[in-house]
This record gives sequence, structure tokens and C-alpha cells, in this order.
Amino acid sequence: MKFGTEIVLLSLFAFAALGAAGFGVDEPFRQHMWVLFFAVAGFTAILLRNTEFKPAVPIDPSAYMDGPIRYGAIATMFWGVVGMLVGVAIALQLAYPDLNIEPWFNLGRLRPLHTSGVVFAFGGNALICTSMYVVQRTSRARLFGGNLAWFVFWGYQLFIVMAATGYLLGITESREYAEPEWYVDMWLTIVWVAYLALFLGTILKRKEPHIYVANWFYLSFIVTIAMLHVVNNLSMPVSLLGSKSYSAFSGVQDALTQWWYGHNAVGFFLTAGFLGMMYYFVPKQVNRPVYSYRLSIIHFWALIFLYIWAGPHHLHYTALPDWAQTLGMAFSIMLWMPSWGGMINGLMTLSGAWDKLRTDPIIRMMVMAVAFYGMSTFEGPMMSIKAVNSLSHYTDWTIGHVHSGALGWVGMISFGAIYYMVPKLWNRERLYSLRLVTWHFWLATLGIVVYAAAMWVSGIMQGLMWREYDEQGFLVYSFAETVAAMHPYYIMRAFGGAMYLSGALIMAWNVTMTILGYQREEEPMPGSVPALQPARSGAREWA
Ligand code: HEM
Ligand code: HEM
Ligand SMILES: [Cu+2]
Repeated sequence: MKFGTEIVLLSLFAFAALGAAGFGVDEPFRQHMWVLFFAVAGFTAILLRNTEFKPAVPIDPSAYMDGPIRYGAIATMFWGVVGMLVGVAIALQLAYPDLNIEPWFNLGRLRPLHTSGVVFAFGGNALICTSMYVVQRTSRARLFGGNLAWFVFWGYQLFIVMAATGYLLGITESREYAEPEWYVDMWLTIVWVAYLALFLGTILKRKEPHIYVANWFYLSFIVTIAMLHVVNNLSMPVSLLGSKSYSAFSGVQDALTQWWYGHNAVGFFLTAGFLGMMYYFVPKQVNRPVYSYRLSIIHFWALIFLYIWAGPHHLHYTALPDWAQTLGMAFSIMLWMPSWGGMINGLMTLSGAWDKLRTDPIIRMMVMAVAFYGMSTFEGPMMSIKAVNSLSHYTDWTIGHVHSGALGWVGMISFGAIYYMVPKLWNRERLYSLRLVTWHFWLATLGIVVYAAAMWVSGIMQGLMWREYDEQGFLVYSFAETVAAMHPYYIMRAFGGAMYLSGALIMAWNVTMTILGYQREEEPMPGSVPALQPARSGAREWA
């Protein structure tokens, strides 16, 4: 039987889940194990019916393994839309609290659903599938380990499903960006080690002597996330058949461990990984070499050396020792330089090809991403200065900063990479429509501007209102008054987010049509040279 071993193993897994659903000591755990049972049993049933997860064409063992990358590109789009939809939902809940639907869909449960949905499901799938794409092409080697890549892909989706359903059931460790409970964490550890083996194994069997810089960034992302995930999640379960666990750390050590994790999740997941993407896909799309390879090496080592120390900027004015706060601030300010070095390197890769900005909306998207990388890595060091942080901390300014990095940098560079990969992965001459990419670009860009501007104004206003004293030393505003003052900005934010989401929906449509093999007949892009445009077919020159 095809997939014989897999089916036996999966059946055992499903059986164990069923047992845990029966004998679990708390209700949410039992419900969660039912979810696991149905997910694994469903997958086993699909395999039993011999459904192929591999392309039907016979596989040339020396060729690249692109099946899991195709699935990954689709998963990236799918989870992106889901995560952003939940983002708009919680934005509306903050503007209109009546939208909290108890207990499953209140803000407390939907917020981690949003953050994990966009960071780990959307961003994570984008990183995993692009890293598989990049490492094969720059190493001239097929992915290591046979079906290992499929295990990484499906194992990661199972992690996402378990994390997401757990939040809705009310299961949480309450550690930001690390909310899943101990058993889901253990599963992710297994998947992540497999991912590391897959990536390293492919690099080891490379036929290209040099390891291209993008792979260094991807590798640092994989290794560091493994370390962060394991240490931050060290905990003791109350029962092996229960959902609750207690952290191995307590007090200020716990807080520091958590923000060592949280900050470096930003540094290595949301930054280093996506820089790997930048260093491969920008030169490819522009058709130019990286501006300065030497600078990219300096960028890499400076970034990984500095980032790891900056975590305490999340704990300014807390019980954390003062020297540690100052250390975090100093390293954050130093981070500005390598970050901007990287930004300049990305932007200057366009030198001599700036005209393409007018004609290629994908390049425009990538340039906007790099520009937002520069913007948020300027804002971050500034916010880490204690005097500035005393105003910005706990306010919407932080939320604005997060989303200029997340929507502007992480989102846009991923969109660019997917637009680049999809026609190649499905062997299409070009995307379904470039004009729809332009629509996406403008909706996303304007959406970010509305989102970030609303949060700057509301954040600074919030901070100023909280610290306003009258002549007698009494606070001028009650907390509830500061909340009420946010209302118009929360509506604006929801509006900006909805624009960003509609751009992503247009992209999903464009990508789907490309996969199905359609090409939209359309006028050439404005500004492109008419002589290069076959007038009727709309098929532009497409590198
Ligand atoms: C459709 C667009 C989006 C909307 C409307 C949106 C909305 C929101 C809202 C309302 C919050 C909670 C803010 C609060 O508690 O005050 C939030 C938090 C967050 N979002 Fe989004 N979001 C969007 C897209 C994204 C994307 C694409 C990412 C990442 C790639 C992202 C990452 C985050 C993170 C990390 C937080 C937590 C911030 C913190 O705790 O400081 N969001 N988002
Ligand atoms: C040199 C680079 C950066 C530095 C020094 C930096 C610094 C900071 C500072 C000081 C805070 C506020 C902490 C607080 O008051 O609670 C913050 C929050 C945050 N930043 Fe950055 N930032 C940088 C780049 C980025 C980028 C590129 C992204 C996203 C792609 C990002 C995502 C976040 C997130 C998600 C938070 C919110 C954490 C939370 O409270 O939940 N940062 N950052
Ligand atoms: Cu940080």
C-alpha cells in the first residue's frame, strides 16, 4: 500500500488523541484532543484514499522538489487572509466593544488568534516555503531527506490548527507570541528540528561551493527560533492529560525570559527570515546583483550579534534592574546602523534599474517593503530610548510601530516573493494580471498609512492624557476618558486594516487565477515601452 508506514503511524497518533480526549482531566483539554483526533484522522483518511500530495509527473530525483513549496504558497495566502480578517475583527471590537461574543470570540481569545495567525501562520508559511525555494536554487541541490519537506509542511499546519483552536477554547500560557500550551509546544519542537535538518541537510549536499547570504539569514532564523522556543516554553504541566502548565521561571526572570523571546522573535522571525527573502527575491525580480555583497555580510553578523541583547527595551521602568534596561536601550540604538545598512543594500540593488519602479508593480511592492523596514527600524531604536518609551509604552504608538513593521515590511516583502514564485512554480508565462498587483500595491500602501497615522495620533494622545496633572497634582483624566478618546482612531484603524485586507483578497484572486492557468487581457502598464508590448495578447515581457 502506498504510504503504508505513514498510515500506521498516523492511526496510532489519532488513537492516542482519542484516548486523551476520553481521559483528559480538564474540559478544554478534552475538546482540544477531539480537534486533534479529527485533524489527524481526516488526514489519515485522505492518505488511505491514496490522494497524491506530489505532482503527478514523474519526479526526476536531481530536480528541485517544489511540491511542498506550491502547497506552502497556497497556505501562505490562505492563512494571510484568515489572520488579517481576524485583525479587522479585533480592530472593530476595540472600536465597538459590543462585538465581543462570549466566550469563544471575545478579544482575549481573538487577539492571539490574530497575532499567531499573521505572524506564525502567514509569515511562518511564507518563510518556510520561500526558504525551501531559495535553498534549492542557490545550492543547486534537491531538498534533503525525501518526504521530510512534506512532514515539515503538514506538521506545521497541524501546529497552526492546534494553536488556533486552543485559543478559541480558552487554552493559553499567556505569554505573548508563545501562547500555545506545553503539548502544542512539544509538537512544534519536533517539526522545527525536522525543518532545521531539512534546511541544513540541503545546504550540506549543495553543489555550489559558496553559501549565498540569503541562506545565512534563513539559517539564523531557524536556529535562533529553535533556541528561543525551547527556553521560553520550559514549563511543568499540571497533568500529562491536562492543558495547564506552569512556567519554569518566576517573577522578573520570567518576564526577562519572555521578552528575550518576544523581542528576538521580532529580530529573527519577523526580521532575519524576511531579510533572507529580500536578499534573494529583490535581486531576482530586479535582475541585478546585490548592491554590496560585503555589506550584506556585515549586515548579517552585526544584526545577529546586536539583536539578541535588546530584549529589555520591552521592560523599561519595571522591576528589571536598571543596568539591564540601559543595556537593552544601548543595543537597540546600535541596531539602527546595521538595519539601515541592510535597507540601503536592498534599495541600492535597484541602482541602474530605477525605471523599473514605474513599470513593475512587484518591484514597487518590494521597494515599499524595504522602505518600511527602514522606517520601523528607525522608530524602534527611538522608542527604546527610556525617555521616549515613558510616553510610548502601553500606548497605541507601540501598535502603530508593530504594524508598520508587520504590514509594511513583513507583509509587502512576502507578497512580492509570492508574486515572483507563483508563475514559476506552476510553470506559467506570467501572473494572471499585473494591473491587479497595482491595485493591491495601492490598497496595501494606503491601508498602512491610515493604520499607522491613526495609531501615532491616538498613541501619543493616550500617553499625554495619562500623564496630565492639574496644578494640585491630581490626574486630569480618568482612564475611561482616555479610552473614550480613542474611539475615532479605532474606527480609522479598522478602515485602514480593511483596505489592507482587500488588497490581500485581490492577491488571492490573482494567484488563484494564475494557478488555474488564466491570463487577463489588459492594457500594458502605464509607462512601459509600447514597442515591447505585444498589443493584443497582453503578454508582457516577463522575466
Ligand atoms: C488587516 C490588517 C490588520 C489589522 C486590522 C490588524 C489589527 C490589529 C489589532 C486591532 C491589534 C490589537 C491591538 C491592541 O490590542 O490594541 C493587533 C495586534 C497585533 N498585530 Fe495586527 N492587524 C493587521 C495585520 C497584521 C499583520 C499582517 C501582522 C504581522 C505580520 C500583524 C501583527 C500584529 C501583532 C504582532 C500584534 C500585537 C501587537 C502588540 O501586542 O504590541 N497584524 N492587530
Ligand atoms: C532596530 C529595530 C527595532 C527596534 C530597536 C525596535 C524596538 C522596539 C521597542 C522599543 C518596542 C516597544 C516596547 C514597549 O514599549 O513595550 C517595540 C515593540 C515591538 N516591535 Fe519593534 N523594534 C525594531 C524593529 C521592529 C520590526 C522590524 C518589527 C516588525 C517586523 C517590530 C515589531 C515589534 C513588535 C511586534 C512589538 C510589540 C511587542 C509587544 O509589546 O507585544 N519591531 N520595538
Ligand atoms: Cu523588541
